[in-house]
Amino acid sequence: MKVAFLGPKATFTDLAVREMFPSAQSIPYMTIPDCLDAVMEGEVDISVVPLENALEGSVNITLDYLIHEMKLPIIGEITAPIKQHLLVHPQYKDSWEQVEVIFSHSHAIAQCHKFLHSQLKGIPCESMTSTAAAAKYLIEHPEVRAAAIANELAAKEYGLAIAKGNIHDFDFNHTRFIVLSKIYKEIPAQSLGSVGEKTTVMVTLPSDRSGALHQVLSAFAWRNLNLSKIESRPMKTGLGNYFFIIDVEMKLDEVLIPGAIAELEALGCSVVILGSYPYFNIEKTCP
Ligand SMILES: O=C(O)C(=O)C[C@]1(C(=O)O)C=C[C@@H](O)C=C1
Repeated sequence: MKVAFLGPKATFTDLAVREMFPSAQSIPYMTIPDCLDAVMEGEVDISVVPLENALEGSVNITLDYLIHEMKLPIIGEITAPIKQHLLVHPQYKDSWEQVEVIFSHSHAIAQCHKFLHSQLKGIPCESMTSTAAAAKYLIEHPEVRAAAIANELAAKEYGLAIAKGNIHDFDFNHTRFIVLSKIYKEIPAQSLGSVGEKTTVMVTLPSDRSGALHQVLSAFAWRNLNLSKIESRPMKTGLGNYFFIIDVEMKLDEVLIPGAIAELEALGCSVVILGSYPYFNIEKTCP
């Protein structure tokens, strides 16, 4: 089985894949859209991409690609703890406070704002395609006096020193990753026990109808369907046009969820099921 992940080696997505698919052949791709193309085009069987971080919110590029560019079913979700460290080339370990630039993934930079503001105030931060891409850049460019925000595995993989550990601003820093596949309907054998099941739907409201969102929510509420997430994203058709992504804490059944969907359609909403899948938690991701 081939699994695409946001690379290079030692990103947080790589760590999630190692936990979830320990015996798969994992293949790094440079960007999230590249990971999604790889599974669409059949280069890989499965793709794992980040969807949401507890401190920074949704990874919009993942959501937008799933909605606007390609229709790929979600077959699973994995939540992993995220520990960010400040890495430097070993030659700068004792002088890390003099770095001139900090590289990382934009989400990782955002997760460490308080640290950066208090300890490295005024030092520019530059966004890279992933945390591990930033770490790799450092070892390949020892002449640049730079730091990377990345994980412990990236420090080991690229031979960097950890100048400051655990620099994320809040202890509870977790990211949810989704598993996408055209060929598997369920997650192929893996060692983790699932925590629960959920169904994700995308709902577009009829335009200009008062109380539409209230009616959508009541279709779930009176059926006692628990919603664990509701988020709006622009439809990209005009200012003020949004759709909603809703997570229902239940596997797709034959009665309740189809009943709610039929009710929404009767209200003039359009509804697409993005997936009904198990979710998993990993407690520890760094060796
Ligand atoms: O850059 C990485 O290491 C990733 O796996 C991406 C990513 C993200 O997109 O949110 C994943 C987890 C962390 O929240 C930071 C970055």
